[in-house]
Amino acid sequence: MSEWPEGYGLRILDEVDSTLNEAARIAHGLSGPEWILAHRQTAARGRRGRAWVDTGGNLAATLVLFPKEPAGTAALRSFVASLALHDACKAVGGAGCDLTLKWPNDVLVNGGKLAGILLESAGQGGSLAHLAIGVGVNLAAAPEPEDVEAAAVRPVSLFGETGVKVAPERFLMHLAAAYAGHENRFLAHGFEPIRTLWLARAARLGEVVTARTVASETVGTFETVDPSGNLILNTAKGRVAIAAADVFF
Ligand SMILES: O=C(O)CCCC[C@@H]1SC[C@@H]2NC(=O)N[C@@H]21
Repeated sequence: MSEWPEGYGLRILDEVDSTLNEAARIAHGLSGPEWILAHRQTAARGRRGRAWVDTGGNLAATLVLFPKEPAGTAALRSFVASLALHDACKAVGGAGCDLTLKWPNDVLVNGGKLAGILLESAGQGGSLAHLAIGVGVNLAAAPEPEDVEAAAVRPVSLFGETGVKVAPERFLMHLAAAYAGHENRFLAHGFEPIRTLWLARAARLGEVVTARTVASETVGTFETVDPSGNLILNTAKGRVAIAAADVFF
């Protein structure tokens, strides 16, 4: 069993609107990194303004950090967090659990979406007052397919895919320990080792994917993730770097 990492605080709430909102409310009073776990969120949100369906029994948590790097570098922690999620899911789900990472930071199990990450921050002029990494993992149950976008990867749960039952607190022990390890790697050696580990776990690397934003759609072969975290696609018009999009397979 993983040990709680030194230097990280923890608060556990029965119910909150969103652990990301709670992070914004309490960040100014914190003196170091803090995990916030909620058993129920009444207004959980996902990427790109979508709602995040909170069915209960799942992990809903936010890590508040105080990065010293410029905002763009600090945001690479979405990859740090997705690696940590991958490790925690592997530790809990066992060897039969086929885990991959979908750019920018979803965790897939057996090809279905198990977990998502949403980064939010506060600060001015390119430096951050705090960074909040919101993490949702479908431990017990996944939303119904009709509750997510039609073309989205099908949502799955850890229990549904592996039969493993794990309480959010126990899962967070694994996640917090894994996160601390990858955070130390990121602080000591920068993004490169994180990028290498992430690519080794990437879904659909070398395959044709579609990256969609509200304004555009790019189809190309998923070549790599560059040192800035961009998705690199080889398209009919050449190599394209994409900073933000939804990827469809
Ligand atoms: O769209 C995604 O894939 C990201 C989902 C992030 C959900 C988590 S649950 C804990 C935290 N609080 C929120 O309101 N959202 C994040």
